[in-house]
Amino acid sequence: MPLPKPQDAAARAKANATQKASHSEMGPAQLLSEHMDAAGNPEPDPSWDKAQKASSNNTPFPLIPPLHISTFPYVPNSITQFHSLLHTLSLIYCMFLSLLDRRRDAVTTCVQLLRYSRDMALDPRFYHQLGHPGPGSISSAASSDLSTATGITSPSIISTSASAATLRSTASSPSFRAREGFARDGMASPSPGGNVRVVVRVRKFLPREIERKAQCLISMDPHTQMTSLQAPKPKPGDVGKPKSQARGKVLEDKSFTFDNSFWSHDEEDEHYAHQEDVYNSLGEEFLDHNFEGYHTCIFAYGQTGSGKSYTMMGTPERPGLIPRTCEDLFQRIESSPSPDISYNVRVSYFEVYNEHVRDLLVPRTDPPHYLRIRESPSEGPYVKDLTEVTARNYAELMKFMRKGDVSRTTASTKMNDTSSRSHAVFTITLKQIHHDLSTDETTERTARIRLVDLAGSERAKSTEATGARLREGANINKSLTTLGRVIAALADPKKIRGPRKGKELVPYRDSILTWLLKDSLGGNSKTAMIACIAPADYEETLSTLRYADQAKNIRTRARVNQDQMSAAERDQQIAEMTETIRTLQLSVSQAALSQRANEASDERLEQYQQKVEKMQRLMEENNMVSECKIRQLQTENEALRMHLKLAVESLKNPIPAVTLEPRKPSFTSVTDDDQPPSHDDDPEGSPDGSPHVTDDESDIELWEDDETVTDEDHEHEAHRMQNHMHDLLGDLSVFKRKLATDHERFRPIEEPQTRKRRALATITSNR
Ligand SMILES: Nc1ncnc2c1ncn2[C@@H]1O[C@H](COP(=O)(O)OP(=O)(O)OP(=O)(O)O)[C@@H](O)[C@H]1O
Repeated sequence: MPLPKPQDAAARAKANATQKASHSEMGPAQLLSEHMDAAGNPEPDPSWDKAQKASSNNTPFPLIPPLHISTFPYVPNSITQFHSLLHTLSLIYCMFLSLLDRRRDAVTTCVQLLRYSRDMALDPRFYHQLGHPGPGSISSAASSDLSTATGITSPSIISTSASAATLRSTASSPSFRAREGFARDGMASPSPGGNVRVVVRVRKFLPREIERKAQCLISMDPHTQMTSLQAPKPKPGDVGKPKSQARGKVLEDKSFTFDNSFWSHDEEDEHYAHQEDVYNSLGEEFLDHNFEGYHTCIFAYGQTGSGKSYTMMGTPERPGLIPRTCEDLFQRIESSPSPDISYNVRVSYFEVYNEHVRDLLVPRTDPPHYLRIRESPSEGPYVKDLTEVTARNYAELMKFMRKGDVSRTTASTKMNDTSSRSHAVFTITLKQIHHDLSTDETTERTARIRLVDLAGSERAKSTEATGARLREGANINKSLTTLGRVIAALADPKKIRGPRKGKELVPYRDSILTWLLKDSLGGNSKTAMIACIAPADYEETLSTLRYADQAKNIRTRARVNQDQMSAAERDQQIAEMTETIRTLQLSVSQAALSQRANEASDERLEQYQQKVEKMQRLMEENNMVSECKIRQLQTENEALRMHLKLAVESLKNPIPAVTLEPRKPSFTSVTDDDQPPSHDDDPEGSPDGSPHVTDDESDIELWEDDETVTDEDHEHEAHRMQNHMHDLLGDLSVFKRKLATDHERFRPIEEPQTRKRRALATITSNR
């Protein structure tokens, strides 16, 4: 049975709330009297004292007393009255200072007075005191537009988001603290070296443990924050043996003291540590550090199924440390009273799976896209090309967190239905930019909030993993073993530096996880470890508690990450940036010009190519026509050659003239001769009206004609044909010449065509 805890966070929260409530329930008169001394004079305001001290140290903060409503002789009952009062006051003050010839101071002070009036007018506590609903809804609309455009959130004009209010938090107004930090001396607080904060949380029994009637081996003392681990009862087989020798191993009770021991085993117990309690005692303080400008890291460590993801992420109904930090962060930003500070929140989320880094804010790819790790001299190891997005409000931040969660590699094992198979690192970068009007100085603070949900150590025997699960488990164990060695080395100051000067003995580089967490584990960071333990696993729990106990000795060297810039430096930086932008613009426009020129020449080249193609087609067509003509001419030429040859041969060997004997008329002919045929006897006659000629008659005529063809006629005919041939050969040579000219003209355009035409010319010349 656990012992009661003295510092019950819930009780503290309750006390705070009661105090706040009692204050808000006071009437104006009560508030007034609260700030009066016995004589009825206004009590000195401690915050004003602080401001006075700050002003004497030449701080950037206002030199005028804060105008608390209760310090006035009467309480205005409307905003208009309050505004007019402040305006009148500022004017009087301005006139007074002008009289003293301090015009510049007067203007500055008036500006600050008016800003105070605006701050107070926008401060919900002020409206609460006046019983007025306040202008939240109006300003939020305007501010969301502004912040959407810039990604920078100016708190004084942003109303608290409704979703944020759903989670309980006892966070005090950290923006005031942050402002004090800025105000202290214009610089952040000195950087205290600090030990890693170690807390332990034990979870409740899971159904499988209830089923096997597991025994709770953990007890916690809330007074001393001690966690005790009892040795398990001996198994039936071990009865008779001493308790310490059960199963052949030395099992004994162990006790460790931590910064906090969270008892989350039995919800009925009055000391049960809820998610809220864990956040209130750890997360809230770490967020304070972030607003002060420190890098922080909280990581959950423990065996598989011990409650790491539950503590870090939680469930929608019971949000864990990460969503609560996100919620509180924006609540603080949105309720920050100073208009001089602008905030910028960026987020990244990655996992280390099987010794590879994967961006969780980009969709999964197949094959997976792994990122590389680089190291910068100022920032240490970092993930190259990791997505980092700006979150303008709590809802956006949660959207990114859920997106990454969905993308994270989980699987079901025997020990945990949704076992994380990777180490997940959720990083928020908070930038605060404070501009002081009076000194015209800009101060920039950057804090990195690293929230790490490690994969759990596991025994293959317990998880009964095989295949991919087994390989994952081996990689998880390997990186956790390296983490253990890093913790051991860091916890032992002698080991941090080796015998040889400067030689680092901390094995950060032995795993991706420790390499990436180098700064958080032993460098510029305030770090906390949440050791999650299961209530019934002696060996695993003992190992976790030993690691945690060792981690207590690690000292980190956290420092405020702040840059201060005077107006002159800022102007110089702006001038340099302007010059860089100008150079970049110039090179961009030159690149655009050359790109345009390239495009134009590409276009011209394309047109030229089109022209060439067109000409090629034309040439091919012409070739085809020419070939056709040549073939025709060749045929004709051949025919003429043959004709000529025959004609010449016939001239050379003329056929001797044949003397024809007049044929004797036949019997029938004689009778017919005597009586020439009458045309009248043939009534039909020939169609053209010519007289009928008998075969015998035509024969006689033919032979008579042959007799009339003389040698002279043959000569004449041969001459005529020779002339015709000459003409044809003349035409052929003209055509050849024309082809040759074409060939010369088109030779440079297309080589294959040239070759074709050359072949063609050869053919024609051969002919
Ligand atoms: N404090 C708690 N209260 C109630 N339930 C819890 C608590 N801690 C853990 N659980 C439950 O225990 C189970 C295992 O927890 P969780 O998944 O967080 O383990 P884990 O350490 O992240 O495991 P792994 O390393 O395998 O990812 C879950 O069902 C979770 O809801």
